[in-house]
Amino acid sequence: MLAKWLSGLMAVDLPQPRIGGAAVEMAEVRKTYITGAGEFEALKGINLTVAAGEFVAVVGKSGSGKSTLINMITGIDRPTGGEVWVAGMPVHTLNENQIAVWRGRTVGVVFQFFQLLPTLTVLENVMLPMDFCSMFDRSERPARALKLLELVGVHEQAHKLPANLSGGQQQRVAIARSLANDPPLLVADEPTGNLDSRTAAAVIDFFKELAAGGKTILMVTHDNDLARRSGRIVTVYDGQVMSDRNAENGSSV
Ligand SMILES: Nc1ncnc2c1ncn2[C@@H]1O[C@H](COP(=O)(O)OP(=O)(O)OP(=O)(O)O)[C@@H](O)[C@H]1O
Repeated sequence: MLAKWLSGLMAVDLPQPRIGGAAVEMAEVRKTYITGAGEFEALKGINLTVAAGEFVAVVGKSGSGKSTLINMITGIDRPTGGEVWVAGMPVHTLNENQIAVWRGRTVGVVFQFFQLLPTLTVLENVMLPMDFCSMFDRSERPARALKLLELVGVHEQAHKLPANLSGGQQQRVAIARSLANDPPLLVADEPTGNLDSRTAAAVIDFFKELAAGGKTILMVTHDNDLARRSGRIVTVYDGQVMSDRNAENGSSV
């Protein structure tokens, strides 16, 4: 069943990306959820453009729409209206199979609760996106995974199961996994929410290095101190972008 689904994905065609697009472009993005109590508008016309190599922190009160916003970018959820372009790809037009293939190749996703597969070793977890997308030669994948684990400082744990690692180590593994296919865009939803402040700061420093190397990083956080260490702070309030500022000097973007 899984093999059939995967071989189906291999045959998926993606549209040609538009040349010269920004890393992320959201235009008038709306999201309405249908709930038992009626319609709820979680995003009310988001406009946001992010250039390649930017490190953007998305902040705002609980329920303001931060996760919904970034889920539009990863294609985890679909907009009700508006357009979402990622590196020239019209994500809002892709079907489910196209999104799965496109995301696997283009976006690294990091979650608060790590979401490592408990029955696979750390190394196997990092190899998974490469296997899933048939990226890199099969024989190269273990060495590449090990290199990524070394980059985040947990290579000595490569043959352990995730449960035998600390929370900080597990998040490092999740970050290594998100980089497996060398995606240009990394999207992290509260990646430091379960980490102590020192480990959280180390994760932010690593994100800064990745951004300096040209990757685009979007990170949802509740922690204003960590947000200030990014390059740009987008504040979401009631489904809208309330402010968009340079993290260092506070000037409007
Ligand atoms: N699947 C859904 N169905 C109905 N309502 C939803 C759904 N997902 C989110 N919402 C609602 O949309 C609003 C925005 O949710 P979202 O998770 O994006 O907020 P958030 O800013 O990320 O919050 P938090 O910081 O608590 O994670 C909330 O009121 C939430 O209850």
